[in-house]
Amino acid sequence: MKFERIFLIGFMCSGKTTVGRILAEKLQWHFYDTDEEVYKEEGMSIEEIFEKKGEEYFRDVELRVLKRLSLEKKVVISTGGGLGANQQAMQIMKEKGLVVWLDVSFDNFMQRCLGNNNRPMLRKSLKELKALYEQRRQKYLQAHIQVSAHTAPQKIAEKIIQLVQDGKI
Ligand SMILES: Nc1ncnc2c1ncn2[C@@H]1O[C@H](COP(=O)(O)OP(=O)(O)O)[C@@H](O)[C@H]1O
Ligand SMILES: O=C(O)C1=C[C@@H](OP(=O)(O)O)[C@@H](O)[C@H](O)C1
Ligand SMILES: [Mg+2]
Repeated sequence: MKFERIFLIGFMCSGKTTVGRILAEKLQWHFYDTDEEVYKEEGMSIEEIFEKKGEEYFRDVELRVLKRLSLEKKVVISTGGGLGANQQAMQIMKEKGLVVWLDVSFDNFMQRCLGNNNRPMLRKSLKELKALYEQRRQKYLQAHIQVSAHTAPQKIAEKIIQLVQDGKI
């Protein structure tokens, strides 16, 4: 494996957290989720952070967390959906490792995320979410590889390993 780190990016509910954990297990690498680290650092759920400190504060913390995790080796890092859309974060991830975009359709995102209460961004209207989805896709496109999020998480993890091992990237 020529990479020391794999970053998973993509829209909410594309499966970054689920696939990242499986991928790390398969590679016997350490697994981190930026949201989990933010929670540990702040001692507050993401919902609470948005409510009490605001979105901008959350964005600062998640970027700081990403910078810290990017110094570790043999790690799979699942990011929150906003990080792949942040230019500074994208630059760091591309420099430090392999950036994999889990590409989920808007309909699948809706189905998977429906009824979820711990994602404050889901309070937006359907129109706003569609606009955010389209806007972020343009940023996610900068990833090294794009993988469909529409098969089973195990298969997605295997696909990523296969792509790397085949030397396609
Ligand atoms: N490949 C998949 N197929 C079907 N459901 C999935 C898949 N990946 C994740 N999910 C489901 O979608 C929801 C969001 O997954 P999660 O890993 O938290 O996504 P993310 O971290 O990208 O927001 C969870 O309920 C999870 O079980
Ligand atoms: O897309 C976003 O702006 C967010 C995505 C969430 O992570 P997931 O992408 O893992 O759901 C979490 O970081 C926060 O609720 C904000
Ligand atoms: Mg997640």
